[in-house]
Amino acid sequence: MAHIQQLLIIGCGNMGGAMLAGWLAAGIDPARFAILDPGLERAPQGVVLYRDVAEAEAAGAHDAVLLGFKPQQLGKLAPGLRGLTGNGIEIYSLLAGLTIAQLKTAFPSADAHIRVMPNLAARINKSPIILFEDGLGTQAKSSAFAFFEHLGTALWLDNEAKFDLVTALAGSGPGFVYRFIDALAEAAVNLGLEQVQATSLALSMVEGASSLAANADASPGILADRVASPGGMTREGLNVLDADKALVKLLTRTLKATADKGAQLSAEAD
Ligand SMILES: NC(=O)C1=CN([C@@H]2O[C@H](COP(=O)(O)OP(=O)(O)OC[C@H]3O[C@@H](n4cnc5c(N)ncnc54)[C@H](O)[C@@H]3O)[C@@H](O)[C@H]2O)C=CC1
Ligand SMILES: O=C(O)[C@@H]1CCC=N1
Repeated sequence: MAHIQQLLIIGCGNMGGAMLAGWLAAGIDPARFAILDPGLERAPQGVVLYRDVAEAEAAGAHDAVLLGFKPQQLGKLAPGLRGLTGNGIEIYSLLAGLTIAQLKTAFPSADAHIRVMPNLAARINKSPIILFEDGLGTQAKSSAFAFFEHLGTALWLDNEAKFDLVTALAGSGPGFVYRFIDALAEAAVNLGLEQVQATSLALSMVEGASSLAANADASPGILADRVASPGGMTREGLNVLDADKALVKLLTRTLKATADKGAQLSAEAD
């Protein structure tokens, strides 16, 4: 039987909503989705919205669940969700930091437990989707991969110990890129450009540069050198970023602080 015939999204806020929008934009039948989220006023057309657990249990229509609430809520919510997460159900979790072992403790009867790490670009089908599973058979694994691949580029991680680090890079990453764009614009304003022009130039520059890099025959490091014409302007700027590995050190600290918080969220959930 095909897998993920109906996905029940429990907690459909910023991230769950972006994924749902991405699947619908990819042409997947809205009837394959249902939402359980007391905070949501309406669902996209054709998607069922349950107000409470009892309504979702009565429908009993799903074969997979996507957990899209906050990691800090797992302990409190899990016991009430047991009727939705039993035998025959695959549990997909967006909960940053929370491990497969913790998901298995919270939902012991489910068929399979899968960690999923997307980012908000799922909305435009351009997110990396990192997956780590326990309990899926070969066929279910390839169905799951195809289902998440609609949202961008999926990959199976082979070592769960790396999950917090890939979360920092690929899940939190857009936050860092947006801060970079903002800082670039602010720097240009400090040096004399007008705010609107600085923001618009910073945004269009990053959009073009990242599209070019994504399709280039050379690594970003080599591309940076191609921008820096010998004896020209760009090298002077790169020298500032490269001095004493300033940017690499800053980003190493950034990713470490982010990944460490994943471990903390996990420890606090026990
Ligand atoms: N925002 C992002 O870019 C990313 C978030 N995540 C993960 O996604 C999850 C959600 O994060 P956000 O979407 O940012 O938060 P959010 O606050 O936008 O969404 C959480 C949703 O859960 C709902 N909710 C609260 N209590 C509920 C309950 N009892 N039953 C059902 N739904 C309930 C809220 O109404 C809300 O719509 C987190 O676990 C986070 O780690 C993962 C990757 C990226
Ligand atoms: O900030 C967070 O915890 C979530 C996980 C990755 C992106 N947002």
